[in-house]
Amino acid sequence: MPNASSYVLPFSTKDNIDRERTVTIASYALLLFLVGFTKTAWSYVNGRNGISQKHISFQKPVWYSHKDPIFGLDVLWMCATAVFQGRLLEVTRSMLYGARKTVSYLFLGRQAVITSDPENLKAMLAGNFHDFGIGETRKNSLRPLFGGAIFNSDGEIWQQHRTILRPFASRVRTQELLHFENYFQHLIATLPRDGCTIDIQQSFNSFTLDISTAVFLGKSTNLLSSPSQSGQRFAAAFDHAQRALSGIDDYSLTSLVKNAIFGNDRLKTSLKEIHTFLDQVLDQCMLEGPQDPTSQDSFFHTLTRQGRARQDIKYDILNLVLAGKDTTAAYLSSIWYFLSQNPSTYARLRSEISVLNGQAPTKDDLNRFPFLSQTLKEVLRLQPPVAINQRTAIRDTCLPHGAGSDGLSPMRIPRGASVGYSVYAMHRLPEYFGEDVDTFRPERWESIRPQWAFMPFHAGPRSCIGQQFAMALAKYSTIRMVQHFAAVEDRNERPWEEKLGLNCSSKHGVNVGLVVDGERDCRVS
Ligand code: HEM
Repeated sequence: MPNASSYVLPFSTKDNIDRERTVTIASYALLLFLVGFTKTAWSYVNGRNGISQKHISFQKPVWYSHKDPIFGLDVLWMCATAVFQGRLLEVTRSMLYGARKTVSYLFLGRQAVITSDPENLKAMLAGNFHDFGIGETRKNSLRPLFGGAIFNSDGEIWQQHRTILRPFASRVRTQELLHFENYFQHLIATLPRDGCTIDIQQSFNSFTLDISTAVFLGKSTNLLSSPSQSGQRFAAAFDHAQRALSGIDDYSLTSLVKNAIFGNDRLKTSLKEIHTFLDQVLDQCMLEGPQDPTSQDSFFHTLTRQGRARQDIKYDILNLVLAGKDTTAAYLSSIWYFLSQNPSTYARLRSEISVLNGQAPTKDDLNRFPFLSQTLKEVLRLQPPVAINQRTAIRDTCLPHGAGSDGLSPMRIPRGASVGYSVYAMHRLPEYFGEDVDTFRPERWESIRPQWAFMPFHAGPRSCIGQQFAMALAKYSTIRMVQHFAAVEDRNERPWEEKLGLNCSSKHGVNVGLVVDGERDCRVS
């Protein structure tokens, strides 16, 4: 991972930007006319985009020092290149480097903001929560898959979905632990015992889909044990639809042109596959009714009894599986990425967990191991699955920081403005985490209390409802894996590069070699 200090960029005030603008404005005039940005430029000059200087009583925001001070195409180009190179998180972190944790920049001529300031995140996600929404871009682009359910709605509709889903998503009872053990046994049966290299990210992708379909849909895809054809097709379609909708599917020029003209046929097929699979499972559930004690209070049956429409339940299930599956898979993969690189952490974990004598952990055991908790927090700090995110102001509002000569004065945020926030950059602020922020060092958690500066699941009214579930699964599977394997070796030939979609995972997988502990094989024969 490159060091942020190599990315120190100059910043200037709006006055400097104005001076540069006069120099370059002529060269852009023709381009402006040709590419149809006239309207944007006009509204920018007149302040119609809501950032008119005449209404501002706040101090000037801290501006990024653009090479293109009209449209800010330099930042667009920098970010587009960084996405291709798998370095967007470090590049945006470099925009926020130093004391300036909030920067305004031009996005096609409009003011946009990016922040990693805990005070600003606290305001957006909690204090001024009602001034911000998830934005039309997210709603429109994800609607084909998520519908208008919890992940993709605002206001009252979002609140209704959240109230319904929360009790299911947050519960961790004996039943869930039984699922964890069952699917862990399937996982371990597929992992090589001879130390040969395996991409464990792929295994965790199947593991978390098997578990979340079992828990929230009532029927597992069983990818790791006995996959049905329909389950495999569902998994592939699910994976493809997510990648296509989050814009990371296929960048080739032919596909882009073809999709723009004829629509994305493959995406349509994937969406159809997903709905066919869910419909089949729900039909079966309706016919059979609750079958055994563990499905008595299944998601589907409970909501059906409450009179909720089947179509709504289908989207609720999809949202839970979608929100939870890839984030958790990315998290488990990162855990094994860092463990493979830090043998001393692995040895200490094994020693801590050895008191269980190879037995499966109970619910109480999950909170018994301080070093395990510190290790898992450290992974979330360095590689948060939801690393970068965005909100849109739904009314004129402000953020505590981002203006004035030191960037610490309140900043006006006009209605419609987009505020991006980098949890990744915030998790690497030295004032909260120490000078060695880029180092994996779980022991730091013995003495730090970063509060709002550590937010892998966000916070406030819209925080993750699956946090307890995800943490329980991470602890459970880590304990079981550490009991099973004496050591884990790093087999990655290339450095970590991010793959950013709805969440952040490793572009080249997580390649490890697992060394079996013959004395404590916890596989069920
Ligand atoms: C390590 C794993 C996970 C991480 C890091 C994570 C993180 C997050 C974050 C940051 C958000 C807020 C997104 C936003 O508002 O834009 C979120 C929302 C959400 N998460 Fe998770 N999540 C994880 C696992 C799960 C699991 C396992 C489930 C399901 C059981 C789940 C269900 C949800 C749902 C339904 C939302 C939307 C909440 C709302 O909008 O009110 N997540 N998650």
